[in-house]
Amino acid sequence: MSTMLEVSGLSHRYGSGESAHVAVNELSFTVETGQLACIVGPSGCGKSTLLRAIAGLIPPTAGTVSLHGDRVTSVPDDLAVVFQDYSRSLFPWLSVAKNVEFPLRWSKLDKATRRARAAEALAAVGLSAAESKYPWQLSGGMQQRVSIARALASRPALLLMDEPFASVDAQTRFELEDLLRRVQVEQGTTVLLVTHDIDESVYLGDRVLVLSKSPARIVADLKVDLPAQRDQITTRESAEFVSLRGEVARLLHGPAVQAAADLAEHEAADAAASSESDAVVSEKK
Ligand SMILES: Nc1ncnc2c1ncn2[C@@H]1O[C@H](COP(=O)(O)OP(=O)(O)OP(=O)(O)O)[C@@H](O)[C@H]1O
Repeated sequence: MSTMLEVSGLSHRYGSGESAHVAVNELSFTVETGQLACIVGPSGCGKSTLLRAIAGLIPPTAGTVSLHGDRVTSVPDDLAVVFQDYSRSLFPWLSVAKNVEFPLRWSKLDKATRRARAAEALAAVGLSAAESKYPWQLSGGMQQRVSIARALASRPALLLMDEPFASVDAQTRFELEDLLRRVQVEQGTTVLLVTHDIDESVYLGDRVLVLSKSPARIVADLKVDLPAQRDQITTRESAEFVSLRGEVARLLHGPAVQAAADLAEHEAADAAASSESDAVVSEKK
């Protein structure tokens, strides 16, 4: 297996001086090609910041991100992101098919190929019949399926998903989780998905990275040894699933997370103090 994503010593600090806030602190991990890796962490720990830095939407304060070996300095062409808020990510004045096709306008594909790609992506998420409808004519779950189709249409090397199912009801969430796993297995897409839901991270992932409280650090990197074919009832009842979700819950709510957060906070404070004293020294010079 080759490495698709490499995150090395990644830190991100918002602001400077006394109001500075270190959201992510020296994170390093890789995601292999074709893997579905989940990141789970407490609310406010820095998950979205991490995804934004990986996507090239914000420059990290320190560290690097590489996608198939290329350093990320702006949003890569072969990267797609699905956000939690589908209602703000779809254009209400464009049909479903046009929404899915929209980002392909910037590709070198001709019109017919763009249309075919959009139709194929909509078929993969079971929405072929809705292609001429408008987003506001669809349920929340269907709108999020359109967002997923739009991301898949560009055949991204890496699909980043930030709490993609957090805004839909529980039944739709289960359906969308199964849809994502099916499409990911069929198309071999590499996915990095952020969630605060422990069960979702275990059900979806080939791997679960557990983050500490803010500033985010990796507390554990767990392999999910569940069969590739998963089922919302039997998988969630299985001994392996129950044991793994217990392990993630203990990690998230136990002393390891607090200890990692305390350590990260100390290191971040030390780093801020040393950069301030460097600034004073250079000012004196
Ligand atoms: N633009 C910003 N400016 C300053 N601070 C920010 C900014 N964005 C996020 N933060 C702070 O950084 C920390 C991490 O935020 P982030 O949104 O990355 O966490 P999260 O784990 O995704 O949160 P949640 O689970 O609630 O969505 C929080 O304390 C947040 O207040």
